Amino acid sequence: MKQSILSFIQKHQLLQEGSKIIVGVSGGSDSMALLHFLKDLQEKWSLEVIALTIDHQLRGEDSTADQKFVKQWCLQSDLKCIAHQVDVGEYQRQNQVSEELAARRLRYDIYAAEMKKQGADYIALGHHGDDQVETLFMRLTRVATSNAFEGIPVKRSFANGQLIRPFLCVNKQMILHYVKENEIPFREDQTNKDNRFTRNYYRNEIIPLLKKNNERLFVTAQRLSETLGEDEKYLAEQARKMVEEVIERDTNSTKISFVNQAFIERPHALQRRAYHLILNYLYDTLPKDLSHIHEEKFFALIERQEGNTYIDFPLSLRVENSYGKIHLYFSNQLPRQFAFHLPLQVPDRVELPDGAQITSELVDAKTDKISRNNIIIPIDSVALPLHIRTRKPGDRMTWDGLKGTKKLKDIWIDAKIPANERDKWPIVTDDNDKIIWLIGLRKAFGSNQFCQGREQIKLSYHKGTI
Ligand SMILES: Nc1ncnc2c1ncn2[C@@H]1O[C@H](COP(=O)(O)OP(=O)(O)OP(=O)(O)O)[C@@H](O)[C@H]1O
Repeated sequence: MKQSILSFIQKHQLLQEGSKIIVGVSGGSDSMALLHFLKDLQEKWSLEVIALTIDHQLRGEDSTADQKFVKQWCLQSDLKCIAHQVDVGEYQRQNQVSEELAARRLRYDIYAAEMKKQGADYIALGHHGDDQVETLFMRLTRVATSNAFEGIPVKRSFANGQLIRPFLCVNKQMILHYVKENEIPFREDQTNKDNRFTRNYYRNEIIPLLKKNNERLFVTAQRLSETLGEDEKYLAEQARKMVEEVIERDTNSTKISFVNQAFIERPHALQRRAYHLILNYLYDTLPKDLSHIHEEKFFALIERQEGNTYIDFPLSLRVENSYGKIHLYFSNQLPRQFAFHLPLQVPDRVELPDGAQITSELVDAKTDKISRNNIIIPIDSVALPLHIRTRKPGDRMTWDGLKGTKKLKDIWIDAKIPANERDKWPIVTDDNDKIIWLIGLRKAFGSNQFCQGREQIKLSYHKGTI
């Protein structure tokens, strides 16, 4: 066993000679074996080995006794031992998480803090090949993304150094043999037999059945984890490049847009990863109710090249397909961001938030050509002052020749205006909130209503430069 671990350490470059290494020790067979193994290597590799044991205070006297036992063994073995206690129950109450997750977070926080405090290069944990098998099979039944099968990593960056797991190349049986051979004492965690915990159920009921077919399942699982890990690393990098090439971000990073075609012409493997990268970018923390159904809806939506449709994701994240372009933005932030309401006197010059300007003046002769960007309003047909505002729910307007009124939303749809632009669109109303001009698209008054000698208001729209 010693030799296979040394080869594994070499293959993955897990340890440098002359380094400082903290070992997480629960008192169980795996971490006691790991501590013993590294202590044995100490002199030859000029290592400084430190044991770190954390009492989760979950099994009453038992867990306190585990810690005492580790401290005692370290004392006898001339090893430095750091002991901590954490209050898992209190953390659970404050953060509303499971006992397992609370214990893990607290443990890893201590690992990180001690790594920094001791100036250690590594934290080593006793996970082994059977843990890897269990993890892979547990994920197989629950997770539908391929990166889940990377399994438990052999090595990863952690705090100011690296987290390593040198025992992933051996199984429990080999560890128990090593422990016996070297007369290493250990404590048995009684909860390991309790099949109400999912991991224990897999360990005690499922995996033994699979092992009947392949005694060396732990080797297969470790290889699978490593090769999939390499594949995933490559694909993740390609997806990151794809995202950089395809998407546009707005300046304050709350909106992402891309052209459907540019996205869907990439391989599906990258599209799926790009989708997850985009969500990670937009959400501070991924919402719990985000599911594979959203993913399916997203991919159905981006296939459409026509029309203007959207789907809402959790926390008001809107995914909008607008005539061949996708926009992702938080719809609850839009009104605050874009809405405005400004009075317009006559004469006046008003600047809009996007830098566009509207001027108003009194005219009594047809001075220049009437275009999309100006309007003549008979003064006695409106209530003054005028207003310029963004849309409100249910806005409607009418014009010469139209029977009844038409929803502004339908005018925008007919003109193929993307929904997110409609929130910024300037609308001129009179003092009774009658819509006079949906700028650039519809006017309530036609130019034939101009009447020489009668007072008229001329409004002109000058596009912004922003
Ligand atoms: N209370 C603890 N204090 C410090 N490190 C811990 C503690 N509990 C677990 N670890 C570390 O995390 C590794 C994996 O823990 P896990 O609970 O999955 O396995 P375990 O069956 O408890 O392992 P062991 O046989 O060492 O007890 C352990 O081998 C050990 O390195």
